[in-house]
Amino acid sequence: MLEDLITPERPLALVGCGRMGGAMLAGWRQAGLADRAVRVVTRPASPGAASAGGASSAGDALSAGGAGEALAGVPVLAGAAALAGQRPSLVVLAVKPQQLAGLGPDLAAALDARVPVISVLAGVPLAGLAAALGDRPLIRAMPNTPAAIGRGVTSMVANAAGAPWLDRARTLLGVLGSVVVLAAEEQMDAATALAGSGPAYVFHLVEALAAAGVAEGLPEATARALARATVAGAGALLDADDRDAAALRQAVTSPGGTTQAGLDVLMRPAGLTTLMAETVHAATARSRALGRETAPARPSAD
Ligand SMILES: NC(=O)C1=CN([C@@H]2O[C@H](COP(=O)(O)OP(=O)(O)OC[C@H]3O[C@@H](n4cnc5c(N)ncnc54)[C@H](O)[C@@H]3O)[C@@H](O)[C@H]2O)C=CC1
Ligand SMILES: O=C(O)[C@@H]1CCC=N1
Repeated sequence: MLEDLITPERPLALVGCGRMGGAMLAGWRQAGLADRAVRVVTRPASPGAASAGGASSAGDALSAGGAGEALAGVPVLAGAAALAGQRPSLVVLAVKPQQLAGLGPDLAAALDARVPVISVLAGVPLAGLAAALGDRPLIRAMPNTPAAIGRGVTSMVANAAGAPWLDRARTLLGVLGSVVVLAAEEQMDAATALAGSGPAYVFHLVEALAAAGVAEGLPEATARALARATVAGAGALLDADDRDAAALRQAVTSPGGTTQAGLDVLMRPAGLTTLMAETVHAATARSRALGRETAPARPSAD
């Protein structure tokens, strides 16, 4: 139960509330998490800006990419240092990978070493998180944006100190959809490429379907509406029907019919399977590169 894990006295701290953090917060709130059991941590107030003082209320303190006014009422702290004294039960870190180095020292100093941090940063390994945040229970997680409606999927893996927290992380992240515990951290880059980025591939499929419909003579608005409803409906059917994707595809495909003619193109040797393999390969490689690019500098030999 979420209420056993997070209370107003031992709140959930969400550090970074942009597109992914905002989606997660929306999912938790939809599941009944009380606003007062959350602290959203935004960037530190810039010099000269009105002092944020203690916890204020959300609004345009949240990034333009976040859920903005929809989250009004959630206590907001400006800067990770403001978490000192807030006694979070756990922290979810959802800033950009490149922003970790800047906030790491403030966050580490503000938190008791026993407080676990769940990071959703693409590419940043557990070792990099430990270097930035100190030795503590750490969980590296990769959610996706359907979390906003409780329909996401999150992969996760923990360091040794974080392993006892995996069940509680499953409770927290399970509210946002399904959860997969990976057998090894090495799998996280591929999980990121497939499922973290995956919604974007599907949304692009909608764009491509609509454009193809326009090319075949449909008015743009009609093509967009048809493409959107088709992908949403196919996703809902996939969810509601136990058959696997291949069986559902075959159920659409009449021998000698229109679908077969289309699939003959899509499934040709250099078709979608090849393109998707290249797509996920590129995203996996980028996840690995992000890990290298954001690694703390090694001390020089001299
Ligand atoms: N967007 C997505 O679909 C997914 C993103 N992720 C990961 O989530 C993380 C965030 O990505 P997005 O939400 O897309 O980026 P974003 O740019 O929308 O959100 C980042 C947020 O962090 C805030 N921030 C920056 N510095 C801060 C600081 N020092 N203290 C507190 N807040 C600070 C920014 O103001 C912004 O609101 C990334 O590490 C990304 O790899 C993971 C899965 C999916
Ligand atoms: O594009 C990105 O790097 C992030 C990670 C997965 C989805 N969005």
